[in-house]
Amino acid sequence: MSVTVRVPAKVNVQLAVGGARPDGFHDLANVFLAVGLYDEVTATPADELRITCAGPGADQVPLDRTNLAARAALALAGRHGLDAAVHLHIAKDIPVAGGMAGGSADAAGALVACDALWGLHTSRNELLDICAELGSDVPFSLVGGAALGTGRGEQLRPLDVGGTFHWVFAVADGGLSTPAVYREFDRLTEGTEVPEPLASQELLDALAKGDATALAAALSNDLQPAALSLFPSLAGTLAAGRNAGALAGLVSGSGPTTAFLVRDAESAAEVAESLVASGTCRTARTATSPAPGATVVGRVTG
Ligand SMILES: C[C@](O)(CO)[C@H](O)COP(=O)(O)OP(=O)(O)OC[C@H]1O[C@@H](n2ccc(N)nc2=O)[C@H](O)[C@@H]1O
Ligand SMILES: Nc1ncnc2c1ncn2[C@@H]1O[C@H](COP(=O)(O)OP(=O)(O)OP(=O)(O)O)[C@@H](O)[C@H]1O
Repeated sequence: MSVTVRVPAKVNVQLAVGGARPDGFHDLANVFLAVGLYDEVTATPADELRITCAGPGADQVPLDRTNLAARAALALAGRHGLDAAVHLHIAKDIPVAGGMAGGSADAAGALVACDALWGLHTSRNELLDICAELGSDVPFSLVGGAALGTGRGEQLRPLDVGGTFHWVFAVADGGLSTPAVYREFDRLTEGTEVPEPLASQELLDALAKGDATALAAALSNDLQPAALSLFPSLAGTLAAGRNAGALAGLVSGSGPTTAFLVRDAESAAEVAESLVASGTCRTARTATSPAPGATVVGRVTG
């Protein structure tokens, strides 16, 4: 028996960041949108917990118990007094360390796959609690679609999306560490009054209407200056995407992937080609949103 779960990447169409909290995290108004780039996690019974990973960037993914998918399986097994005797295979397509929540996707995928494999029928709320313990982005990887994340991003309110949005993602050469980007945000804002993070009503309306032009005008990421400070060549990538005809571009989450909102599929193909030709990124991917959250896509019995 094995179970395969497909989980989407995310882009933050708004990431409003407040000041550092006593626990080191930052309060956010984090508008998540799931995009149709997916990792797949397959869970198969095994003698002991084992992780394998294939696909672009797989060599940068840890295969020990620090892997977020392994931590998810251990957390679920622990709650039910089980041994996490499972082989988790990750088919990676989400850029690693790219600010698109690839590790979080694998954690949500492993949870759903192990829950089905072990026949646990864990409630949605309990799964969301485990997700929040694993990381701030993990609950959204479970639910997908679009949502406003508050607190450290783990408290979700689903959002309406009234149409399909087209994106191009420029994948950078190298990664950025999320804690390092938040530290750089703290350094850059030191001595200033950081306002309370609030979701933009214009942005929520644009999402609800499926209005790409209005969404393009409202995109914002408070971590962008920090990501640009640590990875200055991203300014060139942003300029190349905008010159190629994108409606708007921004750093995805903590970066270094940059996301470009475009008019339609044809424009996406053109902008992706121009970005690659500009030499300002390693590769470019096109995708649409919204996308569903963690979903069982295969079950093999026997
Ligand atoms: C940048 C985003 O991807 C936007 O969605 C997230 O805020 C990061 O989410 P994540 O990778 O799941 O982050 P976590 O694993 O929860 O935390 C990693 C580290 O990022 C920083 N962190 C994360 C979330 C948050 N609201 N404030 C923070 O300061 C902290 O230094 C934390 O130790
Ligand atoms: N299953 C996993 N897939 C990818 N990276 C993982 C995984 N488990 C642990 N990691 C570690 O986490 C680091 C961040 O990887 P990830 O791809 O999740 O970054 P990210 O997309 O920038 O995350 P986020 O957008 O949630 O901040 C990697 O460098 C890797 O060492």
